[in-house]
Parts: sequence; C-alpha cells; structure tokens
Amino acid sequence: MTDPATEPVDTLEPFGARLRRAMDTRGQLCVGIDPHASLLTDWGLNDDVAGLERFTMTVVAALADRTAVFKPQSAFFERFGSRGIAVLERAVEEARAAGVLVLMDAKRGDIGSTMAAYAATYLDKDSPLFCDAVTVSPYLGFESLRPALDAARVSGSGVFVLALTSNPEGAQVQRATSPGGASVAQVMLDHMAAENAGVTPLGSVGAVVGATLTEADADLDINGPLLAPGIGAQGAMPAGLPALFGSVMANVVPSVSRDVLRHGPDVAGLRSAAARFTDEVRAAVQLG
Ligand SMILES: O=C(O)c1cc(=O)[nH]c(=O)n1[C@@H]1O[C@H](COP(=O)(O)O)[C@@H](O)[C@H]1O
Repeated sequence: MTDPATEPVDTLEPFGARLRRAMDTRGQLCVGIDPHASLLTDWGLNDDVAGLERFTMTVVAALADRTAVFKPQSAFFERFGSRGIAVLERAVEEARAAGVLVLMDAKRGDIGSTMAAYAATYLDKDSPLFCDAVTVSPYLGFESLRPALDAARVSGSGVFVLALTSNPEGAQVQRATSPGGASVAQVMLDHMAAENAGVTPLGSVGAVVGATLTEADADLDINGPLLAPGIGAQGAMPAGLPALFGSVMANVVPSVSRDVLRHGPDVAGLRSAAARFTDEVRAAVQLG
C-alpha cells in the first residue's frame, strides 16, 4: 500500500482520503509535538535550539512508524526564531517521509489577502513548510478562510477549523448566538459541512472540538474529521469521547501532547504511552 504522506506531492490524494486510510491502518490518535521549556528541562536538555532539535527528532524517530498524525505546535518552534523554524521544517520533512500525516498547529486567521499568504506557507506544495493540514481560526468570518480552503483543494491538503475549543473561555465567542439564532460554533460547523458535502470517504475540512467539553450541543456531522485535543494533561480521556461525539466517533482524531511527551526521552516510554492512548482510542471508537 502507498504510504499516505509519501506519495509524490503532485499526485496527492485529497487529505480526507489519506487521513481515513491512516486512521484505519495506524489508529486514530494524533500526537502533538509541543516542546515546552519545562519538558526540555525534564528531559535533561537545555532550553535552546539544540535542546529543541534533540527533543523533536527523538519524538519523530520514536513514533513515526506507528502514528497516524503528528501535530507540531508552531509556537514552541517560533520562539527560537529562524533556527527554531528550521527544526520544524526538518521535523515535518522527516515525519512525512516516514508516512505520518503532519497537521501544523498554527491556528492562523486573518483577512483574506493575508490568509492567502498563510495558505501559501502551509498549503502550497512548493513551500518549505508544506504540511498535510493546518489549523485555522474562523473568527474573522468563515469566508476569510477561503484562500486556505482553495489552496488545500489544489494541493490535496486539509484545513482544521476551530469550532468548539477545549479552553473554557472559548464559549464566550463560540457559544454566542448568531443573528440567525444558531450558536456561532454551529454556523461555522454548517459551513464546514457545506465544504465537505458529497465527498467520500471523508471531507478534507475538519473541525476542532475539544475533548474536554461535557457536551457538544451542536451538530458535529460535518462529513469531515474532528480533531479532539485536550486528552491527558487537560483532563479528558478517550473513554469519555463516545458520550461527546456519538455517531461521528469514527471520524474523531483525539490529540494528546504533554501526556505522551512527558515519558521521554526514553524511546520505549514514549512508544508505550502512545500505544496505550492508541488502544484506549480504538476501544472508544468500538464503543461509539
Ligand atoms: O488546535 C488545537 O490543537 C487545540 C485546540 C484546542 O481547542 N485546544 C488545544 O489544547 N489545542 C492544542 O492542543 C495541544 C494540547 O496539548 P496538551 O494539553 O499538552 O495535550 C496544544 O498544542 C494546544 O494548542
């Protein structure tokens, strides 16, 4: 079988199809790569570019043969300036070469013409930071994301749109009532469903829905993937996901960062933590 992330970029299948296959073969877990200063210290590394590089490459090497999706958090690389970005570029390249889909967690959102520049950064196959997908914020209006949605379609990549985030403050904006009477989050979810309409096996426009929520109180059936961060350190566990996601559990990509990363630098520790979460997610999907 072709590796989802290593096909020549010109012939990339749509992201949704590649993600479906990766989830079906590797399990549905996403491992976040968030090189917090405190984690570098706990690993016995300096909080500098060399420490960042050692940390990141250790995680990639330990988990690249078994993980469906890596989600590097761009902020932790950006804080080291251009040399941090160089580490990120290398991590993206190595992960993709090993068959992992890379979702860049950049949470970009801006007016359309600036959004086009972000799209060129992450979703243009000729960019050094080209990834399989990127997180974006729709809170300048869903249509402000159009350049990213268009670029993703051209390159066969994906876009994950913030809907209901895992932080409690998110509700202030996302649960507010829109002029039509639906919640703001539901309006965004409806746009995502429209983008994915009729696509098989899975659309390439995903929603971010925090695993920490007690109830969605929204229609999550968008025919696209649902990234569910907040597993582990923020208190959510895979066993709680079926109650939140119900009939769309098969499309949920639960994401964990610190609660896997804290088991390094021991490679066996990283692998067994990721394997435990992968098994728990598999059991939750079967229940859902
Ligand atoms: O888009 C995200 O990934 C995201 C959305 C959200 O609602 N909540 C959330 O925690 N995240 C990200 O997911 C990661 C969570 O990390 P841990 O709490 O260490 O597992 C961080 O990189 C967050 O920025």
